[in-house]
Amino acid sequence: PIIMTQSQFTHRDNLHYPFEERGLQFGDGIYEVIRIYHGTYYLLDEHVDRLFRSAEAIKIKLPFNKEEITHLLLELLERNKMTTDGKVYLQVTRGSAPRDHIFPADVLPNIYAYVGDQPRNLELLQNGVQTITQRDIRWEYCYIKSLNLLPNVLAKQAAKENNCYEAILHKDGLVTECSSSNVYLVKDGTIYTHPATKNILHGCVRMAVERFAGELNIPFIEESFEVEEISLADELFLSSSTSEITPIVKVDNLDIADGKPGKITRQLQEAYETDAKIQENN
Ligand SMILES: Cc1ncc(COP(=O)(O)O)c(CN[C@@H]2CONC2=O)c1O
Repeated sequence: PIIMTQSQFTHRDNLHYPFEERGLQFGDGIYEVIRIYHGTYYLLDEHVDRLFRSAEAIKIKLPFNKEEITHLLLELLERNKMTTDGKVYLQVTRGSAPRDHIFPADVLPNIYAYVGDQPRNLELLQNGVQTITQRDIRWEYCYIKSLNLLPNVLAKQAAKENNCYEAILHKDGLVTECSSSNVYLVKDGTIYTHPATKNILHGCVRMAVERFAGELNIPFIEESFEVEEISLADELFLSSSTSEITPIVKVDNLDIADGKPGKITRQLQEAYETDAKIQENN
């Protein structure tokens, strides 16, 4: 924590930094969480592409092009001598300026990125997780990976307080996604998930799941399902860069099918490990 000493309060011109930062004061920024396996990024291009889509959506002009940010991210791994499993948190805000809702003139965005360890959670991947359902109270533009995550935070905290891993969100009775992952229902050999509209984040792993389903000749239907249909599911699973493809075995304390991860979920997990070049034996 940064403590403002008495003197800093008295000298007004010191007040701007570091507190008057648009990400901190308005959530006026975007972010990406990029997975690393054995020191190598997974789905890096997809994350960089989305970063630019998010920036364009909130009118932040990024001070780099895709090649430049990709090079910087690769340099970040080298400088950290990253050889294990981890993740990079990358954040861009509209910058530091005296607090005012309108965009500050002539201010460059602030860019933050750091590497963190992120060992695979093999127990959860193997046995699945429990979830709750929660109303989706987020804004309309959930396809933007913005820093406005308070509704996501509150939903995930509610899950935690119910000894659950995630909260499955629903809007007007239709399941959208989870607080920090996409969600899928399997019925009669077909995968259903909310269409990539403004109402959900277009997950990078979600795109990979669609690709794997195609390769496995498993129908992948971008069609919303109702909360009530969850109890009739053969399988349920979620996906994100940190959760990979995680089976959901309980929702609101009710077992999904026999309460064990399903066959199609397992097939997708294997496809993910192959695609991400994950070798568990070393
Ligand atoms: C709301 C939401 N939906 C879906 C996803 C899945 O997107 P990816 O497949 O691109 O990861 C995320 C990722 N949330 C990141 C991943 O881990 N922590 C986060 O905040 C998310 O926050």
